[in-house]
Amino acid sequence: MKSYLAAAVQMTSLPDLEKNLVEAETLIELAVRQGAELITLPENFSFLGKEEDKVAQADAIALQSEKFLKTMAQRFQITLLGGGFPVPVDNTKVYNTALLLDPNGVELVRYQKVHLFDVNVPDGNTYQESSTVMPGDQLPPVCHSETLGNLGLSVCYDVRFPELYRHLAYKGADILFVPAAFTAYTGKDHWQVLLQARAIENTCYVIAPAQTGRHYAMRKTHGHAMIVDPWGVILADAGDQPGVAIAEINPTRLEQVRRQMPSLEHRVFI
Ligand SMILES: O=C(O)CNC(=O)[C@H](CS)NC(=O)CCC(=O)C(=O)O
Repeated sequence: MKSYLAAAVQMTSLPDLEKNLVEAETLIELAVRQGAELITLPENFSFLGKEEDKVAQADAIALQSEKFLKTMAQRFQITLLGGGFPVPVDNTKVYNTALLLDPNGVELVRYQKVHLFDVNVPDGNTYQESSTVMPGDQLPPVCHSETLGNLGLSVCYDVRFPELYRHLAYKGADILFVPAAFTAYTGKDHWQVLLQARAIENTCYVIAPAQTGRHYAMRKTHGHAMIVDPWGVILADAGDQPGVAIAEINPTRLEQVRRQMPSLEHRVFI
């Protein structure tokens, strides 16, 4: 593993596939120009709209999203995470899928979101992700990269389930991805705390690309795409506007923190 720059992209995705891919390309290019070699896109980067519209367009969204990710990875010679997009299972359900590609555009790993957001948020919004999404039934993968370290996948609401990240740490993860579309209401109190907790308890970097702002009707997300170091320090925070949070991933810092706080070695249960 070497030292390198990673980017967490922050977008305001809309119910418009073409527009979102144009915005994502602009932000990827911005991150590349700043030297990022690992670039991560948030959950719903290619489409954020009503559940029924997402399912109706799922074939096109899945096809275009994969093609886009492959093209971007190759063109810019980057490792690229597509943080979550629908991949059809049948006519009524999709998997909320995260996909990691290498700089040749070759698929490294994929993950189907396991924990679905079926929650009545006290701001009046009701989320019933399971009405259109089939939960994955596999634990998320860790991708072992010689140069970038061991990369562990997850998606959004997963961040509330620490056992998933302990599994990733057990499998050797150095870096945890948490691509998200966190609600504005829950995000203001929970987002940063949860990311810092996952970083500290697993002594891992956390890279969390995010959605921000108003997407349609009542849907507002929290923003604050960020990169957290293994001590829990926030290295970069994209605020509440579209943009990129960029920070150095440094193996020496990772070793130092794991020496100073060897809690992973003191695990008793898992
Ligand atoms: O808002 C939208 O339409 C897009 N959001 C999503 O697609 C997903 C599934 S509904 N959001 C989350 O998982 C939010 C979790 C969260 O916010 C929390 O755990 O508090």
